[in-house]
Amino acid sequence: MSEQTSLQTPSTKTNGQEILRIEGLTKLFGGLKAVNNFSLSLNKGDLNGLIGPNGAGKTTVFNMITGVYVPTAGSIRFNGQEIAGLEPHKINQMGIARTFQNIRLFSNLTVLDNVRIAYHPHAGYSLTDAIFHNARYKENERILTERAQEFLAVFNLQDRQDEIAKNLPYGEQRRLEIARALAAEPKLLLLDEPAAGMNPAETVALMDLIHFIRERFDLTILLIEHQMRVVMGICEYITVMDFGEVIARGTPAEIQANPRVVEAYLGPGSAALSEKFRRKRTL
Ligand SMILES: Nc1ncnc2c1ncn2[C@@H]1O[C@H](COP(=O)(O)OP(=O)(O)OP(=O)(O)O)[C@@H](O)[C@H]1O
Repeated sequence: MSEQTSLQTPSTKTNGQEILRIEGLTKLFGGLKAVNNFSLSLNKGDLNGLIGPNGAGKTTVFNMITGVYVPTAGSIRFNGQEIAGLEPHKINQMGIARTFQNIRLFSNLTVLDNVRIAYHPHAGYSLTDAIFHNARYKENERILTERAQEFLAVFNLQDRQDEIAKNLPYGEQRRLEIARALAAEPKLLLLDEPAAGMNPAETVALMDLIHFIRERFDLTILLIEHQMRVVMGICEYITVMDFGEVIARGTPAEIQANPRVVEAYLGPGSAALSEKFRRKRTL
């Protein structure tokens, strides 16, 4: 496959069902092209990575998929439906959830309440029920608490339910944030630098967790991550951005061997240099 062809949107794989298709996605901030003509195709069950140096445009892509930013141009189809420019809560209801670079929890609430709140849109009572704390309200609250507790057990956080969220170790806060994102029962999960700030043991546990939730919740996952160990260790396919554009796509092995990617991370001329060193070592 020529380089030009490989940088275009990968065509729908014949053995899978496409869940996300992005074409021509562009975002301008004043004169700055933060994202330019970005494309991506994900099939159900994919676990893909989106990488690139700082400022490459990765989070801006996530912000457009989740409705935080309205694209300047382009199309984002989720399960065949155009979602570009829809409100974030609408996109979330349709089945796309995310986590953030900086963990976002209700840090002064308990672990249980953090998940209960995430479940709340599913609570089946009206405002009047809530104001008067009637029987329907109480029954729904009981069910909500039970469901949240079951959910915490899946994430091995059941013993932490009464802890204040900000007092959890960092790795557990990240797990709680992912649990909150999944309470909305998404089909596509976007993880923005989930391993940032984690120690090596927490990072290994996170990699296991990502594999586990993909199976358990039947998810498709797109992951932004700077820790190459995580990206190369768990992603089956990777898209690389630099200066707002896709510069490479491929398997972890293909990406690691791609001179354009090496140059994007290490600067011009570095690919030739690293090839020279590689040859020397093999002589
Ligand atoms: N709201 C905004 N207004 C103006 N410029 C923005 C805005 N958001 C992002 N940018 C700019 O767009 C470019 C892409 O930023 P983005 O955060 O998407 O990069 P990134 O690849 O996620 O970087 P990092 O890995 O450092 O998080 C950067 O130059 C950034 O400064």
